[in-house]
Amino acid sequence: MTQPYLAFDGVTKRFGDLDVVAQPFETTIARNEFVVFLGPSGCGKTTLMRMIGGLDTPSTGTIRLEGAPVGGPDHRRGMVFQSYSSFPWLTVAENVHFGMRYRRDLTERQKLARRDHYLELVGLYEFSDAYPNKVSGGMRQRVAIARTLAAGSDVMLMDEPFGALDAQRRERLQVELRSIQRRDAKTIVFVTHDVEEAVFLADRVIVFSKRPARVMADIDITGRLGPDRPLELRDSPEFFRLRSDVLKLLREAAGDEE
Ligand SMILES: Nc1ncnc2c1ncn2[C@@H]1O[C@H](COP(=O)(O)OP(=O)(O)OP(=O)(O)O)[C@@H](O)[C@H]1O
Repeated sequence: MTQPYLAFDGVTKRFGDLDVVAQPFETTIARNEFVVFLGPSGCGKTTLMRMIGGLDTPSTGTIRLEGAPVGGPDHRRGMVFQSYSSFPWLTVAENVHFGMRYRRDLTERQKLARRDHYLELVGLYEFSDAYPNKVSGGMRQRVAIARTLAAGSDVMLMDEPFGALDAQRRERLQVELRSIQRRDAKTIVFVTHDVEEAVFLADRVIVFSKRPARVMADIDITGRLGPDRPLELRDSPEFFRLRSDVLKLLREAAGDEE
């Protein structure tokens, strides 16, 4: 593995009497790696993501980005969280545009082109002038996806971002996200409950146990599937094998749930 980019050093998390991550979580994520967190519902995946994003702090241990402990949210980490949504006083298009405010490398014209490209990709182009409180929750989630992709932060934290999308759009966004990550050298941490999505997108899948979360498996997907993910790959025997291996691990992880 290349030099650690994002590092978890003895991270635990406790809310009052509730241990969410009890066994110190230790792992490193390389620059330009796509890591997917899979695990039973309520095991602590969102909590880990919030801590990477600086929305919450570990009870013990440290999360480091390029060697420095992460502080509050900043523009290097783009987030698509259920709880981290759009600005109600800006239109859908303005929300996406606002995500690019730190991109000094882009001209205004390039920003507008990116804004429209990502609005089209998530199927919200016709809703450009609507205000977020006038569109559905699922659409607001898509605003957050478009904003994060347009912003193009170095690290993207995505907590079940495609959950509310129809199958076709979900597939299109999966292909696009994987190609953005490869082309623009992004580091992505992604949570999903969908094993097929996890295997298709990830370089590595980390399977967590039920709460308190501990690592049950850390699976090298790129070692078996390679880095390129054309849609046809989903029909390959290796993809099926990998999907069924991961599914088995996930069942074992959830199996001893009360
Ligand atoms: N701020 C908080 N205060 C108290 N308990 C919390 C807080 N945030 C999360 N929890 C609890 O921590 C546990 C882990 O929650 P978390 O949302 O991280 O799980 P998850 O793996 O993301 O679940 P899901 O897959 O269902 O989204 C849950 O039992 C949740 O109720």
